[in-house]
Amino acid sequence: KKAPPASSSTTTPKSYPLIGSVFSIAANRHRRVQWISDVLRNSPSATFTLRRAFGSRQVFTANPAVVQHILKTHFHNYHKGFYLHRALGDFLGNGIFNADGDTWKFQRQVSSHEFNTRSLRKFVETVVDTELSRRLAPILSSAVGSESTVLDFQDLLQRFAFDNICRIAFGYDPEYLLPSLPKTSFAIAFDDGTRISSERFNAAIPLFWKIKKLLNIGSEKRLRIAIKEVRDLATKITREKKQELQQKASLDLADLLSRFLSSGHSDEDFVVDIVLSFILAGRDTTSAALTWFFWLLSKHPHVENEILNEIKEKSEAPDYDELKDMVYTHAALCESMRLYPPVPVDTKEAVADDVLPDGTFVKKGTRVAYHIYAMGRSEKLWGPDWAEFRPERWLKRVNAADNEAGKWRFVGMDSFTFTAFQAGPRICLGREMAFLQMKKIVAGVLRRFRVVPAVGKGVEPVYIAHLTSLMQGGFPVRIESRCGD
Ligand code: HEM
Repeated sequence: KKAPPASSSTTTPKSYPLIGSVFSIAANRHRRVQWISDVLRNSPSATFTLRRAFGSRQVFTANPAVVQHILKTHFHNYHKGFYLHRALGDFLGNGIFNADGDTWKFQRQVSSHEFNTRSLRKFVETVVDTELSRRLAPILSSAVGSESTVLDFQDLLQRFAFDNICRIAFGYDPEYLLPSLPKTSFAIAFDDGTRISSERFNAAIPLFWKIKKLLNIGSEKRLRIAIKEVRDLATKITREKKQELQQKASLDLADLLSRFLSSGHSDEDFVVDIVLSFILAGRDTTSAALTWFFWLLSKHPHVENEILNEIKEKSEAPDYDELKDMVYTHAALCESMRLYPPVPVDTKEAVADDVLPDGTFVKKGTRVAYHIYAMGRSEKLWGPDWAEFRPERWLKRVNAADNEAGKWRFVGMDSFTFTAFQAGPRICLGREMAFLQMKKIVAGVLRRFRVVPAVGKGVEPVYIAHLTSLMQGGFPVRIESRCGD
């Protein structure tokens, strides 16, 4: 059978003098991620250069050799850079997400202690456990059996993650996941800050937002208000924490804010920058991953059953070690993030001229992005069944000679091919924490409840992305009890 002709939207976009591919960028602005992914699928080395207005260029890649080059072997040449700093700087300042060089290294070093085994154990067995048993489970319980109660599961997961990460970042509980589903102004302002900053970064013509900023109108006015709201609260908490630390005889470094304040950094703005970056990192990532995960489970009962079997082998409130041992669930989460990555695209900027392993020339100052979404959907990387949700591709049965014969063993994929958590020296710091939190939620929810999508038959949710991905319009579900199964 002849392959269908590639439509104009899947080939390298047309470019014109001065304005570059502005028309194609504008035409695909609502499906940016999917569009670039299609173009990459049709480019021979899985790398192509998008021409933006006024001579600006951006390289996209889904090629693991190129990813290894920018994230590891030539790490020194690929920074966060000017474009990202300009777009996110007003909101995030010099926090780890927006920092390079020594200030990045310092933040990475100090915060890495927050992710040691002792802290992670405490996090999952107390912070996550409490949020689950006292907040999420009661909300789900009260929706059981009611045909008329439709919950937005995405919203609940976002609220869960927001409470959790605020506790980790500055020991503060915003109480966002309450039965009344409050309109917490800090959370809403944080959302505005993230969304408008990311729109700046992806703008076809950045001049427009700069003019709006200058005139303090429209989205830029909203951004200014959101930033003030977020930073005012973070500064207030920082001051209180400072006082608390001064009064305490022994230091309990229970959160990142305490850690940084105790490391001798008392510059309020800088400490606030750090905390805000962490909230951004931990807020919408795990909730995005779980939203798509529960959607996929609803369509793949055999995977749900395998996970249930694994959960039933563990205690009712699985501890750190039991969670680590949930290999099938781990594989299913990886498989879900392969198809629906929480961060779909990640961009660096070249410090000096360079040539990528596939021969693409990169001029100093050019943005180079590895396309996580495209990589997860590449036939070259995952084989002809790439579109199937199949956790088993991450697993092997332990062979008969072993005393654990018949059990699953997780087989990881190299981090330049499965890039959901980035790779190299800046690989996600919260990776392990994220898996523990997600497995704890999966175990807690599935053991007691069935999450049933309340969408019409054949309706596929739409994947959209700001800095992190979202299910467009939320994830409406009904909740059924599993008791008696
Ligand atoms: C499923 C969940 C998660 C995914 C898929 C994920 C993915 C990523 C990705 C792609 C990056 C690179 C971003 C960039 O450099 O622009 C990153 C960085 C980072 N992540 Fe995560 N993340 C997750 C959860 C978390 C959590 C829960 C935390 C913290 C509690 C966290 C903390 C960080 C930090 C601090 C960085 C910056 C590391 C650095 O620049 O050195 N992440 N993550």
